[in-house]
Amino acid sequence: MSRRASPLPLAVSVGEPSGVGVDVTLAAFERRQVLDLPTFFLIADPEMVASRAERLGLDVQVRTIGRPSECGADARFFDVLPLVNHHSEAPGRPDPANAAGTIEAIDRATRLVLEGSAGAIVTNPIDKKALYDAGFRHPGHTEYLADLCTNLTGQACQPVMLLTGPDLSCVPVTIHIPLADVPAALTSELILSTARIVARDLRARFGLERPRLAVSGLNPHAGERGAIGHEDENIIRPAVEILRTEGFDVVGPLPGDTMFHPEARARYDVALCMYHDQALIPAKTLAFDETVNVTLGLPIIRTSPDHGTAADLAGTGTARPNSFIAALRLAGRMAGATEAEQDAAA
Ligand SMILES: NC(=O)C1=CN([C@@H]2O[C@H](COP(=O)(O)OP(=O)(O)OC[C@H]3O[C@@H](n4cnc5c(N)ncnc54)[C@H](O)[C@@H]3O)[C@@H](O)[C@H]2O)C=CC1
Ligand SMILES: NCC(=O)COP(=O)(O)O
Repeated sequence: MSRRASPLPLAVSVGEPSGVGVDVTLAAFERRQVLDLPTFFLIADPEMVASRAERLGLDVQVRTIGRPSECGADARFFDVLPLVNHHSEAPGRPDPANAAGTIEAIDRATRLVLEGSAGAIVTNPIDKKALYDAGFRHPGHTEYLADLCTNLTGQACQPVMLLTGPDLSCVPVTIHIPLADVPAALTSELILSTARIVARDLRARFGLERPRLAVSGLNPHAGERGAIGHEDENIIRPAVEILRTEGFDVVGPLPGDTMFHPEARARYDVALCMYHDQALIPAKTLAFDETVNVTLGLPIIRTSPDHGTAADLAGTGTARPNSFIAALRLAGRMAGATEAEQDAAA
C-alpha cells in the first residue's frame, strides 16, 4: 500500500459520550505533532468536549468548524464539527438520551466521506445497549454502516469486520449474534461471500496481491472428522474447496485452538473465524493496544480502536490512546492509498 497520507481530513465520530472516546481523541490531538498524525476533526457536542478536556486537566482549545475544509486551518485548535443533538458529559454513566447525538455523528461522518469532504471515518466506541434502549436496531457500527451506505448509494454491501494488528489479522464470519445462534447462521454462502470480500479488499486497500486465507473450524478439533459436530465437514470444508477452485490461496478448516501460535500465524495473512470471540480473543490478547477494527465491504474507509467504551476509565485520564492512534494512522494510510490510485487513474 502506498504510504502517502491522505490530504483530506479524517472524520472522527464521538461515540458514547460517557466512555473514553473523547479522552483518547484529545490524547491523540495532544500528540499529533510528535507522532505526525493525519489531520482529523471530531463530530461532537463542543461543550461536552470542552468540559471533558477541563475534567482531564488538558490545555486544549476547542474550535467549532462549519465544514471539513476548515479543519486544520489553525493547528493550535482542536476542531469540532458540532452536533445538532446535545450530549451531556457524565463519564461512566451511559444514557439512552445521548443516542441521537451518537448516531448523528456516525451518519454525518459517513455522508462526509461519501461526498468526498473527508478521507475516512474513524469511529469511537458506542455503548451498544444504550443505543438499543433508545431504539437503535443495528447490532453495531459494522452492520449499521453497511445499511447506511446501502441506503445512501443504492448499492447493497455486505460488511466484514477485520481486526488487524502487528502479528494477526482476523475476521469473524458471524459477528454480533448470540453464540447459540452461530451454527444456524453459518452457511457455506456466508463463508464464501466473506472470503471474497476479504481477498478483494486486502488487495485493493492493503496492497496484498494474493492474500493467504486460513479458515477456522467451528467445533473442537475442527469437528474431529465429523465425530464432534457436523458444521466443519458439511459447511466449512465445502466452502474452502470452492474458494480453492476459484483460485484463492486458502486452507481449512483448521482447529481453532492451534491456528494462532506464532508458527501457525506465519502461514497466513488473515484468519477467517466462525464467530466473534474466536477472532477477537486472539486479536486483543496479542495486541490490545495496537489492533484496529476495520470494516471491509463498504464504499468508504472505516477504522476504529479495538476497545470499547471503557466506562470505568472515562474522565480519569488513564485510558491509553494507542489503539485509537493506530486507527487514525491506518485510516490515513488507507485513504492516501485510495487517493493515489484515483490520481493514477485520472
Ligand atoms: N467499536 C465499538 O463501538 C465497540 C464498542 N464496545 C462496547 O463497549 C462497551 C464496553 O465493552 P467491554 O467489553 O467492557 O470492553 P472495553 O474495551 O470497553 O473494556 C474492557 C476492559 O479493557 C479496559 N480498556 C478498554 N479500553 C482501554 C484503553 N483505551 N486503555 C486502557 N484500558 C482500556 C477497560 O477499562 C476494561 O477493563 C460495550 O457496550 C460494548 O458494546 C466494545 C467494543 C467495540
Ligand atoms: N467487539 C468488537 C465490536 O463490538 C465492534 O463493533 P462495531 O461497533 O465496530 O461494529
